[in-house]
Amino acid sequence: MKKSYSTLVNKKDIQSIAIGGFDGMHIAHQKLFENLDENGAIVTIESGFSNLTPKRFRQEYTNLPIYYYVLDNIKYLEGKEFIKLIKEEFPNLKKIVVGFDFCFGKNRKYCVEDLKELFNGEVIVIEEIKNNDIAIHSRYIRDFIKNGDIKKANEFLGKKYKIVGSQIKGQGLGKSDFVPTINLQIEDFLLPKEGVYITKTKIKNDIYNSVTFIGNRVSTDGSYAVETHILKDDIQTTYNKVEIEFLNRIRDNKKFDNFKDLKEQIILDIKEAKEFFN
Ligand SMILES: Cc1cc2nc3c(=O)[nH]c(=O)nc-3n(C[C@H](O)[C@H](O)[C@H](O)COP(=O)(O)O)c2cc1C
Ligand SMILES: Nc1ncnc2c1ncn2[C@@H]1O[C@H](COP(=O)(O)OP(=O)(O)O)[C@@H](O)[C@H]1O
Repeated sequence: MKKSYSTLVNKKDIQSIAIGGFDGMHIAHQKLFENLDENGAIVTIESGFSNLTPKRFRQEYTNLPIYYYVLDNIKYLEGKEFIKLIKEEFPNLKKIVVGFDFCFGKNRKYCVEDLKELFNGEVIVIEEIKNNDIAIHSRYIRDFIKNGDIKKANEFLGKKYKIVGSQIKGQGLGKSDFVPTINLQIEDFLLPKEGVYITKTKIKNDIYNSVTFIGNRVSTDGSYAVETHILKDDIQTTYNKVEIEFLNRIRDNKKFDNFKDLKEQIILDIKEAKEFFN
């Protein structure tokens, strides 16, 4: 992960900013960033609900410094007060880039026209960016992920959807009765719909092809699990940080009456994943 270097850049050097929530750092967000110059920065207004790219992962998706502001602290500001704050923070600001639907301040009553009026610099307003006639917004991407439509989510994100977690102890059944898996504890990230996915798993600097199961282990202990099986290597050690990148969905979660049938299905899932990678 790239270091968050917003603290290393002097705010006095910033001449252009893009403002928004930026959960997802998706295609439309990136289009906004393209309108910033080399002294540009991203101003993120944190609502506390970002679960596509939680705050600590956001810097991975841009070379520009990111500055975070808490929505609760600024949402009561009148338009003039908001601009005053921005000007105080970035005294040499010349340009603000926002999307067509950007609104701010008390009751979100100030929008792009007010911004143009209140800010004595350039305001660039980006028209709605779409993918095949569907607008690109974080909320739609969340819906795709919740419905297991990983391909659509990735298309709108402009990258593979990724979750990051740490390894936890499983039931101890995988290795003996099925296939070995890395069980994961995931915090902050939105989890895709229950089911089996073709994934890539990154551990330290190695990236492995994998299949990942998400859901209640209805055929064994019934508990909720996120577990990934590396297709090639039998990974033995415990890792603090494991990244799962989602590529495609294989099937729904299913209850099997016996371990033999579940194992047969897992072997089929692995075969399908291997074919995908070949
Ligand atoms: C590719 C794959 C597919 C799976 N599919 C299902 C499933 O459809 N239903 C289910 O109850 N458990 C499923 N599981 C989870 C297994 O029940 C789980 O791996 C097993 O209980 C071992 O758990 P452990 O790693 O905690 O020991 C799947 C696991 C893998 C790796
Ligand atoms: N599809 C889009 N087209 C143009 N601008 C957008 C689009 N989506 C978001 N923006 C702009 O990007 C910034 C961040 O918006 P945000 O509300 O965080 O995105 P989203 O709508 O995806 O949740 C705002 O200035 C917003 O107006």
